[in-house]
Amino acid sequence: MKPMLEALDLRYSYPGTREEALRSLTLTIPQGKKTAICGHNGSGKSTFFLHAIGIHRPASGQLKLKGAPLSYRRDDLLRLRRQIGLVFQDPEQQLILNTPYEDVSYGLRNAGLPEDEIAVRTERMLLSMGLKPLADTPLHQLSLGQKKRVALAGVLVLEPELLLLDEPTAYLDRLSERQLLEELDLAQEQGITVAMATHDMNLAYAWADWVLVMDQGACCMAGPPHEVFADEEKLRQLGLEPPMLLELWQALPAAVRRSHAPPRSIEAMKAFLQSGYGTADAL
Ligand SMILES: Nc1ncnc2c1ncn2[C@@H]1O[C@H](COP(=O)(O)OP(=O)(O)OP(=O)(O)O)[C@@H](O)[C@H]1O
Repeated sequence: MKPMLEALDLRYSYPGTREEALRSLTLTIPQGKKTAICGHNGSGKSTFFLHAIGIHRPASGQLKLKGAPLSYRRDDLLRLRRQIGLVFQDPEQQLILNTPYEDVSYGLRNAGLPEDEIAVRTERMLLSMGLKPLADTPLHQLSLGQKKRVALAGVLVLEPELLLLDEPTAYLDRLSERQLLEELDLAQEQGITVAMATHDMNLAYAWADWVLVMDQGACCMAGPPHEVFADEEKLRQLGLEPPMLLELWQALPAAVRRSHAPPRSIEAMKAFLQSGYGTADAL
């Protein structure tokens, strides 16, 4: 696996605090994959993201993007923020203008693109995110799910190589969550590396190709979802619930589970159960 972003032994404390928010954090986000960064409140996920885009600088340790150490020179930081897009947990922190159209075009204008190209790319992005009918609606009239989509559109339109999302599904209903995950899958298919921070183990298990678990500012587990989530004891020690689908799977007799990979969606589980235990992905 080729690394997209690496954190090597990062240490960081917020000004005026004695506790370390990152304690020797070492992790890799692999290129081209969908990575879930799991961990309970305060484990350091957002702090890591703010390091990734150079808003915070580690007291010690290093970040590398595609093998090259991050540089904190002004022009390098501007380039970095074109390569890495961060979608904040709270869209209010991200949306600064009055309408989806204005907000999505803002970053392109900031990047100095010509007005005709800004118009074409903004229109295309609003259309692909289903936001065209809301293009000129004042942002304060949008629902939270719609605002989250605008925030994502404003980042995707800049065509980042790495997309970081902080709790993207928090407060979304099932339909909005599904739409958002489809948009992320599409972004990944187009070659964007996607990483999301989440406390939702069910989501991480169903969605991710690669899972990192953070605790107290360090990364304590890393691997494909079926491996990480199979270590129930460690997850419970960390105060995390194993995914429900995997728990259901473990409750089936071993003879039934033998030679089948655990299903990663409710549909796959249903199909497996209804087929007389034959259609889950064979190992
Ligand atoms: N602005 C800040 N000033 C001081 N301490 C902070 C600040 N932001 C975060 N922290 C502390 O840093 C640690 C890591 O917080 P962080 O927000 O990175 O965790 P998180 O895993 O993203 O949590 P959540 O899941 O709640 O978003 C916590 O102990 C938190 O209290």
